[in-house]
Amino acid sequence: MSHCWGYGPSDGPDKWCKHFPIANGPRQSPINIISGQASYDSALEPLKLNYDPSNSTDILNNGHSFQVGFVDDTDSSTLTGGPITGTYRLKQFHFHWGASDYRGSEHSVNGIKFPCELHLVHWNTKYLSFGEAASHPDGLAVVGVFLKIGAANPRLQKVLDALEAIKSKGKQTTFSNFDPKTLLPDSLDYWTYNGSLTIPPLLESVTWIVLKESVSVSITQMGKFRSLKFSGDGEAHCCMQDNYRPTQPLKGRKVRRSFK
Ligand SMILES: NS(=O)(=O)c1ccc(C(=O)N2CCN(Cc3ccccc3)C2)cc1
Ligand SMILES: [Zn+2]
Repeated sequence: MSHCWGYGPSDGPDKWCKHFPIANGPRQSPINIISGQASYDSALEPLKLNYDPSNSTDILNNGHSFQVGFVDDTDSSTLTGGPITGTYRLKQFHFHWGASDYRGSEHSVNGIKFPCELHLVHWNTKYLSFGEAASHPDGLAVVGVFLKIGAANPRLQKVLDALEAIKSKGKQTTFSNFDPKTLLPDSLDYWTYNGSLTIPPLLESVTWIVLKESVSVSITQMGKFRSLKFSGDGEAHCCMQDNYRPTQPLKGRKVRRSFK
């Protein structure tokens, strides 16, 4: 799993433009969401998330986060409604988090960062695969969920317990029968805007759907995220933390909200 990019001083987000010039493009993510400037759009539909737990396959430390993968060869785990048209299939979910509880999310709200952010990645079935969809402006849809320090979240525990087996880069283990819908808050109210992948190749193909309501995570549970390594076995230990991209310029984009 080789990457020419990372989150360190020599290969971090401010260096990504060297290999990925789109880093300075017109629709980059994440952004700071200024709630007072997000306009209510009554045409925005409710989100419809229909996931089949039997589609979850594995959990992988990919060297920049960890992700839970899903079988995406049928329409059994999909996102429809919301700001998107058509059907998008769930490919994976992953997180971004900080070294401290005061940073770690990719999006921020009125300048406020959260300690962690969950991303559920979906691709548009009008294209043949994630890879093809990722190169089209309407190819991907990512649902973002903020995690806020509070009571321990029992719904995170199965994911966090699995991290013991994937501490270092490249480690992977089976992860079956998991419904990511259990990770979502009660309200599916959202902000939405046109953006990009927040990791290289930073493709500008993502419809972002950021939920207004957060879910809880305890300080102890945050410690589990930070127990992962960016590094592989036999490499100098490098704790996996601060794996978030700073917010990017809006460049005239509008942020809409689904709620009054
Ligand atoms: N933080 S985020 O939500 O923006 C996000 C992060 C990672 C991914 C993801 O699954 N990949 C990013 C690129 N990668 C490799 C790839 C594959 C095909 C084409 C192009 C590139 C896969 C999607 C969304
Ligand atoms: Zn992400």
